[in-house]
Amino acid sequence: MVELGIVGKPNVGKSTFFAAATLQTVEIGNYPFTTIEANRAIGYVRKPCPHLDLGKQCNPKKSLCIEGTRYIPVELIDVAGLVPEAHAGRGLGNKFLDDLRHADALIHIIDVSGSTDAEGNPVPKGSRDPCKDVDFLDKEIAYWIADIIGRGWTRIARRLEAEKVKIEVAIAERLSGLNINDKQVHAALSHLNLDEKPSRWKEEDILALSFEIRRIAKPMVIAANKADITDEEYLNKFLQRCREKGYDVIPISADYELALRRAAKAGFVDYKPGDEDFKILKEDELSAAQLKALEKIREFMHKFGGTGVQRVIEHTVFNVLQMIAVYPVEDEHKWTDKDGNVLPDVYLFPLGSTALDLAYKVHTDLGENFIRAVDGRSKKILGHDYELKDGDVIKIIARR
Ligand SMILES: Nc1nc2c(ncn2[C@@H]2O[C@H](COP(=O)(O)OP(=O)(O)OP(=O)(O)O)[C@@H](O)[C@H]2O)c(=O)[nH]1
Repeated sequence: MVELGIVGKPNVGKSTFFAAATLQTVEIGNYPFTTIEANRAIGYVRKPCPHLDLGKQCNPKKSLCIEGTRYIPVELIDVAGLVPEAHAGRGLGNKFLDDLRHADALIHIIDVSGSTDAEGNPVPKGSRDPCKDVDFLDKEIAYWIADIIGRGWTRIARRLEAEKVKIEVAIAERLSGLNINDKQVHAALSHLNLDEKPSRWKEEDILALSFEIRRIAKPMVIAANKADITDEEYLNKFLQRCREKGYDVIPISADYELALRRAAKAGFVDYKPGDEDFKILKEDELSAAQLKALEKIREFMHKFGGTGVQRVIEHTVFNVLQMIAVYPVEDEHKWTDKDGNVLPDVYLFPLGSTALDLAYKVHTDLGENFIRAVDGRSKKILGHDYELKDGDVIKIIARR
């Protein structure tokens, strides 16, 4: 499953975001669609369900379909314990490292209203420049990576040169605890112009490489939280500065999303995560203050096209990680499994994955004994190297 790390300094709204994104407003069969552990829970991303093309209702097993929209689970990890200078031993512990290792990407929650200082203590609104918080996380992780790569570097690099070991392989090995591979290190190296002899790299070279590795291996999206209490001009300036620095940034209100999901769960409003608006269902059971609060939320949603929480998750999965949704079936005509369930499964894959990758994901046996695949729409035969497309319905044929 795709795993997203929710990070940020204390008091910016991490827990609120996490609670909002993983609070389910609908029952989801027997699948544990809720909290897995204290800091891990399931959220989801949406796609139009292919059952619309088939004209027959689907029976999803580990995802959900509401009115033609498929909700595909992704795992969210609430990563706590980040404070400035954490890499120097003040905060980043094994727990953080473990969470970071699992994360395919990071959602960095920022208090854009500027009402929390560097350590997360409350300060008057607007007195903390939120841009500083963006840089701080980037630096913390890069310094952490640089520390791992740089330990005893010159001696190790000389040995690698003598033994003609590929540098990206050696660095990836050092970073295997963070689940960073040689392809990612290679990509980072290709963006920099470092001395061809790694033994001549200076501390700043290793740091530059570490920033690049973080950008590639642990991409980060900025969630500009508390946008609901932020002055518009201040917010726009922040968004612009982030974008100038090359960050993806989305304004959100985790508070509003949580309020709406709770109201939906209690049956007061008709709201599905990601909707740009909601409908009040039991107006006479709500107080004047509650109705006023809902109208404030609606105003925000009209301005920003929703609360932003679902958008930030989907942007991370679909645009940054470039994931596509693929539906394996056993019957390419009826799009069913062996029990007759229509489109029961859906998997997220990085763009560029192949039919063989799908086979292995369904079952190792299917991968090892792969013969060919069949496109459920065109019924065309596909080879092992067929590049999967978003929304593909695929049957895998394997030796028995
Ligand atoms: N106005 C506003 N307040 C928010 C929003 N999200 C969170 N808050 C408030 O910010 C405070 C901190 O929120 P938390 O979710 O506890 O923050 P956290 O980052 O998890 O904090 P730690 O648990 O200390 O790491 C709470 O008072 C929230 O109600 C938001 O979108 N808008």
